[in-house]
Order: sequence, then structure tokens, then C-alpha cells
Amino acid sequence: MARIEVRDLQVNLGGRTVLQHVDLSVADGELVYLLGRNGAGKSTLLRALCGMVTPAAGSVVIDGPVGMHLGTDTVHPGHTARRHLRWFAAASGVCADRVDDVLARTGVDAYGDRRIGSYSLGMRQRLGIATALLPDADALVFDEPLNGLDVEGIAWLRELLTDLARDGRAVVVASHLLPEVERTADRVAVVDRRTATPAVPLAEFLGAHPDLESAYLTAVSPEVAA
Ligand SMILES: Nc1ncnc2c1ncn2[C@@H]1O[C@H](COP(=O)(O)OP(=O)(O)OP(=O)(O)O)[C@@H](O)[C@H]1O
Repeated sequence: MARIEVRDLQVNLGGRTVLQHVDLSVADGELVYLLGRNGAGKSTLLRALCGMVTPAAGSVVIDGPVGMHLGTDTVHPGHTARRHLRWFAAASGVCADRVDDVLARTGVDAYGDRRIGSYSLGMRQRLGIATALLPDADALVFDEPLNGLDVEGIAWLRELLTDLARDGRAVVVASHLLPEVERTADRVAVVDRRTATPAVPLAEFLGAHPDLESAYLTAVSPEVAA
């Protein structure tokens, strides 16, 4: 069995089916991206992977703990990054020594003693990424981690994500930033029509298309006018 196994997943939210018949398996060493338009269900799928929404049907199995970065607005603005990470480490049974490691690895150490409420979007993204790295988990989930990062940050995250996969972790990322996806993805899946296409190798997804944008626009269903 792969590190992450989703089988025939259905998620209902607010009385309607948001996802159904979703299958996804991600093995150690793989970097898999979820693509799809706004509201398609990428975040919902990632939240289901992390056990934060209950499936209406099907199953999600992850072998071991999962490190997750599901958004930048779930942290207490009055805390410093260091305090937030120490609290998170204590709450999740992670050795406090890792806090300094992840602060350094993400560059958050430069402002880790400032209150989170004063952080820019990119700074909060790095803190979210630091939080995901804290458990040193073999399964990692990131929702739009590139948003708000500056040029150095994007290059840094590209390297981090590929390193995490190269180190043998199963990594799933939702992103709209197709040039980045094209540079690093092992496989891509499209969340569309309340389900997800099989995650296929990037080269297979690209096919004869000149770039990922062209392949993606062909893969998604025609947009329905509001
Ligand atoms: N708590 C909720 N209650 C009801 N519906 C919800 C809830 N959360 C999300 N939805 C709906 O589920 C669908 C999928 O939303 P989701 O946030 O997963 O999309 P997404 O693909 O991540 O979008 P984006 O690219 O904009 O981040 C949307 O139609 C959204 O309105």
C-alpha cells in the first residue's frame, strides 16, 4: 500500500456533495500536485487527507503522521512564530528541539520572535510550511503554499518540495501556479466536476501540449457561466 491511499472518497459539505469517487494514492518519494479551478474541491480533498473533514463514503488511509499546511489564517496573531511552533509541538507530541530546526529551515528564524499578526502573507506561508515540517512526517500536504512568496521564496520552496520528495516523503500540493508545477511535479491530478482525475505522470499529462497551461485547459471541463 502507498503512504497515502484515498479510495472512492465522497465528501458532503453544507448538505451537498462536493467530492465523489475520488481515488488517489501517493507513494514515498513522490511529489503530486492537485490542479483545478477555484471551488473545485482541492482544499476539501486535502482536508480529508488530514482527517479534518469526515468522508461521507470511501476511505482515506495515511501510514503514519501527516505534516500539513492548510492555510495561513489559523494561527493566533498575538503569538510569535516560535511560541506557535512550541505550542504546536507540545500539542502534537513533537520534540521541542525541532522548533529551532524548522525555524532555520524555513527562514522564519529571522522574525520568529515577532508577533504573527505583523507578518506579511509570504511570512505566514513560511510559518505554515514550518508547522508542516515540525512532525518530520513521511506524508506532507500543502494547500497553495506558493501564494504570496517572493521570488527567492518561490525558488526556495521549489527546492524544499523536491528535497522532501527526494528524501522519500509522499508530498501532495494544491497549486494554481502551473509554471512551478511543471518544474517539479512527478504526477498531477485535476479536481473537476466534483471528482478527481487519476494522478498521471507529468509527461503523460502534458502529452503533445506545448505547456502545462494548455494541457490543463484541455483537461478541465468547460467553465459554466455564472
Ligand atoms: N464548510 C463548507 N460548507 C459548505 N460548502 C463548502 C464548505 N467548504 C467548502 N465548500 C464548498 O466546497 C467546494 C470546494 O471548495 P474548496 O475550498 O475545496 O475548493 P478549492 O478547489 O480548494 O478552491 P480554491 O482554488 O478557490 O482554493 C466549493 O463549492 C465550496 O463552496
